[in-house]
Amino acid sequence: MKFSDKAAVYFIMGSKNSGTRNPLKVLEAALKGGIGHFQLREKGEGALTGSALLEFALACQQLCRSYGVPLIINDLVELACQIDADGVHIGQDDAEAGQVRQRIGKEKLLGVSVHSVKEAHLAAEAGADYVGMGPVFGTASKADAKKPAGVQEIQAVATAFPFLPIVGIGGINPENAAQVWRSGVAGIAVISSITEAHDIAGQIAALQAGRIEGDRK
Ligand SMILES: Nc1nc(C(F)(F)F)ncc1COP(=O)(O)OP(=O)(O)O
Ligand SMILES: [Mg+2]
Repeated sequence: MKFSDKAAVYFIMGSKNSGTRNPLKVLEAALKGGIGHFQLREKGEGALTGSALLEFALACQQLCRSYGVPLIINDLVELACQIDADGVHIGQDDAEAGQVRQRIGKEKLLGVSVHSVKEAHLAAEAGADYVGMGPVFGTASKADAKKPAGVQEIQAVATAFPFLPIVGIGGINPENAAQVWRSGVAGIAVISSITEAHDIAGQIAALQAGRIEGDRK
């Protein structure tokens, strides 16, 4: 499976990111709204573990499969293998990309977080299908996020590796998405921009509208 940038909004959520709403209802609304990828990122205060996590992951997988949207598991490579997820996302402090590629096989999607051209080169060498780059803006969704980096490094990686899909992440919303699209990303990843939206389909359309605008260089 290759990283497709056809529907380029990449939704990321854990069971505790949906406020008072049922996370599976939020996920279904996002799938209906046209997200291109879903990443289950179960971490932080009150994160599910063990059989509760397995059950939740399978429920997310069932929804994603019914909409033909790849399910990516963040960090938890063994959970991804256990449920035959479509891929895994790892950061610089997680398992080593080359070993993860070996563990999941060549058909699964492998995403790697990178912050520089050098890290992007290593990730591509290790077999990454896409790289996540950010935080572009300030974010409240990741407690240990680095300081906002803007789009400069994204532009450098897009220039150095024009065929390596880049996903921008960190504080992206309809107001600032066009700037990220213009930087050369294949997709934009969001958590709270969708989990906090009243009209999820409308929010996804607004995030994508930025893409059309951004393409009008
Ligand atoms: N989870 C992510 N997904 C993406 C994606 F490209 F998919 F948008 N990019 C970056 C990250 C951040 O990954 P990481 O640095 O390991 O931190 P955490 O495990 O806390 O998310
Ligand atoms: Mg990680």
